[in-house]
Amino acid sequence: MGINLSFMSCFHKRDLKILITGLDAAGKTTLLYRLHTHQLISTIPTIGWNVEDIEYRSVRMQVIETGGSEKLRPLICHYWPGVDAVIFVADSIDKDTSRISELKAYIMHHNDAQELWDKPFLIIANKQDLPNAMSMEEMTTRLDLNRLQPGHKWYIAPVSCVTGEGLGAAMDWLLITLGRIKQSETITQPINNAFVDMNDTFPLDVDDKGQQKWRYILRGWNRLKNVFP
Ligand SMILES: Nc1nc2c(ncn2[C@@H]2O[C@H](COP(=O)(O)OP(=O)(O)OP(=O)(O)O)[C@@H](O)[C@H]2O)c(=O)[nH]1
Ligand SMILES: [Mg+2]
Repeated sequence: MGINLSFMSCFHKRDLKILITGLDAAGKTTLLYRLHTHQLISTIPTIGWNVEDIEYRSVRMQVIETGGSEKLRPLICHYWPGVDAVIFVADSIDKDTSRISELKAYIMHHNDAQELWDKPFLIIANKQDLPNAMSMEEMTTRLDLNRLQPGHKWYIAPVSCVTGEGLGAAMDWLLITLGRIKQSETITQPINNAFVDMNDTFPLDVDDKGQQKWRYILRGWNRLKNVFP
């Protein structure tokens, strides 16, 4: 019986599958690799997707991040099956009306998807380190977030993926909402410094070709692992 119970708990504690998406240049890849490496990396526009295994507060997640270019966005529905939650990365300084409309339509497209009807939506209001970043109130109104279906629990979090500030609180909301951690744990066990510390970052203009090359090799390896688990 004991063996059976622990066998069942393997299923209960299965890894989460999280989808990170949004428009181009919002900071999705920066977010994925900050969660994965706890560091700021230099990025190039994503062609296709990136996938990494991430552990946060002892919860293991497979995190898939998709390129946000206009050409790639129609493919997003292929990533929906089996997803436990969606993280939208929004650029808080991109105030252009047509870009806001594009993002709103993109979020509403997910809102209407059968596969996602009861999944939590975390909206990361990214680039809050920059002056003139929109407030949560302005973004909520302009993105019409109050129109999301009642099935979706949602939260908009002020974050800087450059400094890591706000990221811990945003991830805590997601894991509490998914029932993987308790609110009390977030108080008694403070988050890893990597999510709030500015010292583990390097300047954005550093173009470390060597590091980039290794990242591609690792990325290729991770994709292979995904195809042949
Ligand atoms: N100031 C600031 N810049 C950021 C932040 N997050 C990302 N960036 C920068 O925004 C740019 C785009 O970041 P990416 O992570 O490549 O964006 P993406 O959403 O993956 O873009 P695509 O792959 O084209 O869909 C890069 O220059 C990042 O360094 C942030 O919190 N603050
Ligand atoms: Mg990217």
